[in-house]
Amino acid sequence: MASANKNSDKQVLTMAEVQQLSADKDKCIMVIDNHVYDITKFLDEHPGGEEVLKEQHGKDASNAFEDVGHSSDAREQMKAYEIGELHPDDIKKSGKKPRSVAANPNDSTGGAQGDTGSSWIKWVIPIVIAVAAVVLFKLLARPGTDINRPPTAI
Ligand code: HEM
Repeated sequence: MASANKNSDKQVLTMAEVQQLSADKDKCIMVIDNHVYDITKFLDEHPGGEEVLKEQHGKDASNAFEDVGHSSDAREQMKAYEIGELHPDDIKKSGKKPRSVAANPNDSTGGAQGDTGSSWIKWVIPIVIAVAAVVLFKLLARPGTDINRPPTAI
């Protein structure tokens, strides 16, 4: 825990460089969400055991990490072991962006490309609800249904 890397030490590493670093079998280095982690010192502490981590040595463990559904505590903890970010060329190959590569504030070419992925859901859901409401109303308002019958005098 004590030897956590500071942000200033972070480097941009290609996947090939990650694999070179991983030649040292005593270490445990992996990529998660386009960030490179050296979690050698965390092996003993990992609540999920060290074997699962060793299996990911030198690999992109993003899917394995997400599959477990790690808590926000775990995500906070892992920051201490980050040694760098994946090189943009390798990020393109995996089709993902690092969490911290946010829109450049000086870049006026349109910042929020990061969350366009599922933004259509935001407007499709209200439209589906509106269409369903109209269909339901039409069905209920059909001649012969109660809603259409004038109130009968007693
Ligand atoms: C730096 C990376 C990682 C950190 C800091 C981390 C941390 C943690 C923590 C704190 C937990 C306890 C449960 C929770 O709070 O979510 C946990 C559980 C676990 N982790 Fe990790 N983990 C890391 C990477 C991984 C990877 C790459 C894998 C899979 C290959 C993995 C597999 C598991 C498993 C199987 C459990 C046990 C889940 C359970 O018993 O319900 N972890 N991890």
